[in-house]
Amino acid sequence: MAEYSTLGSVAVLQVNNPPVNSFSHHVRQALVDGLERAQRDPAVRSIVIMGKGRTFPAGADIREFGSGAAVKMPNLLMVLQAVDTCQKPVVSAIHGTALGGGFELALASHYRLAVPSARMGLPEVHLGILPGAGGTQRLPRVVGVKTAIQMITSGQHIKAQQALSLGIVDKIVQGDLLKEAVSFARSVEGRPVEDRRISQKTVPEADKVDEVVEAARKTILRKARGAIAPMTCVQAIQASVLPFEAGMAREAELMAFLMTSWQAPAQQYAFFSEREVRRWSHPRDKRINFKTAKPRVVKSVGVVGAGTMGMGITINLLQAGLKVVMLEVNKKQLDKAVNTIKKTLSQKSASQKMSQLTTAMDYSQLRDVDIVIEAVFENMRLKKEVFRKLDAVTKPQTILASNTSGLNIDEIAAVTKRPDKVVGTHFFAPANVMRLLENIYGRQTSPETVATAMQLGVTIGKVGVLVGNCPGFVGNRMLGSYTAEAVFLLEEGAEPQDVDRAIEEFGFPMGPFRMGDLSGTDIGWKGRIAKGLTTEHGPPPATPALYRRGNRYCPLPDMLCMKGRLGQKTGAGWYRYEPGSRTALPDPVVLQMIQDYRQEHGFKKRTISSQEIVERCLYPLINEGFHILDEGIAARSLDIDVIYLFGYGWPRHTGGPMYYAERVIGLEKLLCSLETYSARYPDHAHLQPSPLLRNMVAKGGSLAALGTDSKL
Ligand SMILES: CCCCCCCC/C=C\C/C=C/C(=O)SCCNC(=O)CCNC(=O)[C@H](O)C(C)(C)COP(=O)(O)OP(=O)(O)OC[C@H]1O[C@@H](n2cnc3c(N)ncnc32)[C@H](O)[C@@H]1OP(=O)(O)O
Repeated sequence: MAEYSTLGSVAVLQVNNPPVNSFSHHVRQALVDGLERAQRDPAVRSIVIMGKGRTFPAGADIREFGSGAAVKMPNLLMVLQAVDTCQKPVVSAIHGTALGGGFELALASHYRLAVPSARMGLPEVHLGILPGAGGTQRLPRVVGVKTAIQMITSGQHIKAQQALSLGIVDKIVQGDLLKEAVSFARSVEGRPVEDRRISQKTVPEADKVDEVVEAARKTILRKARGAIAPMTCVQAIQASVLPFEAGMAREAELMAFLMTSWQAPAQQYAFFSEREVRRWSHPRDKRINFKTAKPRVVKSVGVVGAGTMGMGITINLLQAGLKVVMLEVNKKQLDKAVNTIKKTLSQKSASQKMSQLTTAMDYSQLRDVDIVIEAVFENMRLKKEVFRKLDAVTKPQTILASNTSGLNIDEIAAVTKRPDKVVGTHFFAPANVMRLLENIYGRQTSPETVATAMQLGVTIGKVGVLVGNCPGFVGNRMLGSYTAEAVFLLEEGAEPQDVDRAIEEFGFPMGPFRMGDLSGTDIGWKGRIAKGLTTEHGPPPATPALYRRGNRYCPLPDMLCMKGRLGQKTGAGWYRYEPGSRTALPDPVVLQMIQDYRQEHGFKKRTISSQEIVERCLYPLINEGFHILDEGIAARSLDIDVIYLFGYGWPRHTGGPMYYAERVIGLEKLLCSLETYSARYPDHAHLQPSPLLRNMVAKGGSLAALGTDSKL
């Protein structure tokens, strides 16, 4: 609702709809009623609109989208029209975050005040829509088309000070916002409101709009990676040169197009899923859930290993204000890491944050920390050795976490006397940038340990997802099917750049081969050597070239590594790289290697369509997701989606792999395609449809209903 009160001649409308004061239907109704009341009352000479509690309205109520409630009268457009055309001056007084419809309300007001900490922006693009309550028409009239395009297509929030410099807010006020706003409102009483209406202004440099749009188009399309909202926002902004009503009509038309597209619900699902993962639970052990399990307080963290991961994790922890003891037995590596950490931390706070860092070469220095995150090389023997030492030196309550990307947490826990305090915390590189934290419970991990790992994720600004223990956990296990099929495609005729192009056109930032070169082709190779699938010199003795343990196997990635082509770091991998450049260039040497291989093993080269490449790579990945759900490794399909959205670059406008499977491809079609492909390639195990998928198609039912995410 919006609470109505008067302070002398000023009517104050305070939106009260926790947690973020979104414009649910009852709020819109209350605002329209309040404005009418203020207009009618001759004693009222000005109006202040603000938010109660933590924020100015943060936008439309996203939960109303798709239910029809968003368009129930009065809709947001009518509220803003009432504000704009009000005969008495309307002042928006902003604190917290004025976002989306909230910011549009402020733009429809005649004056805007903000506290210094306020932020504002139009993030609708992240929800697959556009600022459809006049945002695409009013903002360019204030800041110009170029800045409006930048703000609206990025969805970025700006700070009050920047809003002041851009002419968006009229004044930054210190102290009590209500008092300041009321005093400001009194000062403008009686002044004409006509020339304060942004809707009646014209766009600056209107004649250059087409030029500006043309200049922005290429970058926007590249960044959009298949999302339709960004360019549609631009089309709406382009219409701001028209008379206001005509521009609004164009905005409404484009908004309707986006609202009814398949991408908008996918992105709104992604928005809520990102928040829903905070309500985690173990699918079977009722003690392990966010409601009842209590975390331990973590003030200090030990990090073992100062390689790329250990360093990134340390930066992340320091940035969050935690004390860190970083242990590295190699002095040179330790010094190098400290230098990099210093450089990476922002200038402003570097010295304060660095004072929280202690370096160590001796395990005993970890004795007092609350949790240790092991980030040594991905090798079970080495990890066990580290955990034995940690178990011996740390206080009994210390939680021991492993940043393994797929090794068995139970096996690691078994070398300690505290398996209940062992947990997996799988960070993604670069660890100080990537938002995902995949937390893994073992058979004996206690509720308190799980809760502590999940809470640590919150403290350091991660999106934490809780999963069970299996080789590769959720993310890398699903990725295994994807990369396996990608190399099978090379056998049949595709070239690395064909596969990468198709996957990038689908919306991934990088295809599997460019990604392999970036992370290092030897990572997977060492893993396969450790598993005995290959050796540094080729297949293990008496092993057929194309099979391992009865499963089809493609040795091309091993052959690449045996040539010393370990990716960007060696200047050559699946592609070649000019010195100092990261641009992947197709390499005749690799293409010849693949061609020779095809010939040697009797593969006949054929042309493979982009559609087949996408289906062959992504459908097995999704299929693995069904196995994972079936086994209870992920509690809900949204957990898998969030892992892929935040850790693997899965395009957000498709909602994530499981959402995409169900709502975009359709489970029946997915099953049918997998059946077709598995009939063609009977020895590609990951193409065999999962029993859960078969069952769901046979019996009906939705993925959401499998877990607890049914409210989405
Ligand atoms: C066909 C033509 C139709 C024409 C008629 C329609 C006319 C015009 C219609 C629309 C135009 C305007 C559109 C919009 O405004 S879309 C919304 C734009 N706003 C946003 O995208 C903001 C989203 N929220 C955030 O970014 C953050 O929540 C935050 C910065 C506001 C606060 O962050 P934080 O403190 O970290 O809190 P949480 O993110 O955890 O959020 C808390 C809680 O609140 C829920 N929530 C947040 N925002 C919304 C919202 N806009 N609607 C509904 N619910 C929201 C969030 O889900 C959390 O819930 P919880 O998990 O249950 O705690």
